[in-house]
Amino acid sequence: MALVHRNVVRVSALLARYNFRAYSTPAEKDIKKSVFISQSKDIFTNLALEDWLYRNFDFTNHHVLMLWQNDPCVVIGRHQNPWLEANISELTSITENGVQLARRNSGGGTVFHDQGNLNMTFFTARNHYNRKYNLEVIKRALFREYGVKLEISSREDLTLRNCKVSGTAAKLGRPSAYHHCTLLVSANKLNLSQALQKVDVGIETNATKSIKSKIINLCEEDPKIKVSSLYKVVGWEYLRTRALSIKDGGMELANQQKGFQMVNPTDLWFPGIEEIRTNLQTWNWRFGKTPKFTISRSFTVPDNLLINTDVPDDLKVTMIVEGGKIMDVNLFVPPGLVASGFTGNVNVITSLVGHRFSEEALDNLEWSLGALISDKDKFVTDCVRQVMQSV
Ligand SMILES: Nc1ncnc2c1ncn2[C@@H]1O[C@H](COP(=O)(O)OC(=O)CCCC[C@@H]2CCSS2)[C@@H](O)[C@H]1O
Repeated sequence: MALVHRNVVRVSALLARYNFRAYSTPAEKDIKKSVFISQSKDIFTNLALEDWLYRNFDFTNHHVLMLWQNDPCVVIGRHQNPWLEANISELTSITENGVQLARRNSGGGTVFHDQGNLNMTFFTARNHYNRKYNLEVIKRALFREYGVKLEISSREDLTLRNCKVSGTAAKLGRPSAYHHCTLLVSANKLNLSQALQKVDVGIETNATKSIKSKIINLCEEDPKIKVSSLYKVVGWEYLRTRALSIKDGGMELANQQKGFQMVNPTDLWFPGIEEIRTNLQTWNWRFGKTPKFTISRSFTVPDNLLINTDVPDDLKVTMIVEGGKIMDVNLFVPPGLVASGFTGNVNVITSLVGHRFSEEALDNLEWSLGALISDKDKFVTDCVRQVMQSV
């Protein structure tokens, strides 16, 4: 709350220069519209800009469409599990400079961005929030300029030839809200599928799961469609579409002042944005925010470690991970292994507890084992290691 007040005072003077109004009075009836074009291609900066505007800008009488692009990244929803949604261990090698992993503030599933993907954020006051209206703007823009007919699916994806071209998510607060969506224009589909590829790693969780769809790029329909042209095409369609007003309980057409604005997301323009960006980049936000989950794997114990080979011989390792950290590790040891004298290496298990669920925890595990381990302990250790390595 303190942040809001501090920033509003400092920013209002700055915005006045560009004909923006911070926290305009409720008496004003007209709704202005602006298109902000972010000059950054960095996912953390752009998510910080979105968050800054959401928290600090007054959208009561001024609606904003923010248009933005990113270098390659995977963007998971606020309540998702990155180890379940993204190919974490491969992200650094998929493209020359790697694919960033980011967690956004809105809910919903995981998407891939690169410079062949355009993002659009529609900011309004909460009582003006209308996803359908926004998607219709995009639909009309594509039809008017290129004659391309998009459909709005029941899930509010935009589709073309029954394939997805756009995914949607939203942040609804008070007094402001935003609806943001992607638009696949010429994204690298191979990188997209590699970045989101996941084999079943035995994770159980209540976290939001993504809904995989067959996707299509707009350029497959018409090679003339380029992200660089869409800034203007979508921007103008938004500005020419009359804002929805709720005056007198009905829909009213409001007056508008129109304009595009290049936005440079720095602390000078948006005091405090750097701090928001830093937080979005932390391990605590990206991984630590993951809803509680368990990861389990079963392993067949080799006959030479068992006394009785007639009974089931599966060893099961289950890790409980909360706040991205290993809270507990359970071993379910088959009777044949117990009978052979295995008691379990308690140190192996307890040394993992409290550590981040990552390769780091694996290193710690190996270190704590030391050089001398019995075959049975080694088998168990290998099983635990495989659980760690599978994500
Ligand atoms: N860029 C992009 N656009 C459209 N669809 C995509 C994209 N990347 C992946 N996918 C497909 O969507 C599903 C996930 O669908 P799902 O419906 O689960 O999730 C979404 O759509 C979320 C959209 C979030 C939009 C925000 C706007 C600005 S920051 S991110 C994925 O498995 C792929 O099949």
